Amino acid sequence: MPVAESGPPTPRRFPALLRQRAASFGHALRGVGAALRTEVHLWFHAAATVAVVALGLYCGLARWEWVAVVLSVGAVWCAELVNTAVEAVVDLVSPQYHPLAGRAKDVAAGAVLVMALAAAVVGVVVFGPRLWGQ
Ligand SMILES: Nc1ncnc2c1ncn2[C@@H]1O[C@H](COP(=O)(O)OP(=O)(O)OP(=O)(O)O)[C@@H](O)[C@H]1O
Repeated sequence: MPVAESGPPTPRRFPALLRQRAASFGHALRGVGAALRTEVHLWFHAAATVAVVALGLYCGLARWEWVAVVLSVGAVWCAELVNTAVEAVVDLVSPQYHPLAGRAKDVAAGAVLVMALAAAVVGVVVFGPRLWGQ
């Protein structure tokens, strides 16, 4: 058990801070990699992301359109990763059936659904006129 320190925290040296930030970045990348290995949904998102970027390049999207598309794609990835994290924590703390565990998973899945629907609307608004005319 670590002994509680008294007084203000000593400011860490810059190289140590940089090393810590680099390590945190590595942990985050490891998290994305682990999710990609275990979640089939994410392979679908990866394929959809490649398709959307290719379509955007083909259509010659304007700058604001790229902003909307990139934010939408990123938000869906973000929601899916958080959903994966929630599922892992729920499975850890409640391997047996519990109504709250089920609710937590359902709500996390709902977040993905809401974001995916919003992204679909963005897709229709951005790509619709180009693919099907004004
Ligand atoms: N421990 C639990 N207690 C109660 N209900 C659960 C529990 N685990 C899962 N559920 C219910 O089963 C549903 C499916 O859970 P599951 O863990 O299979 O996720 P999933 O939606 O299949 O996602 P994925 O395919 O990414 O694993 C949940 O949304 C929830 O309603």
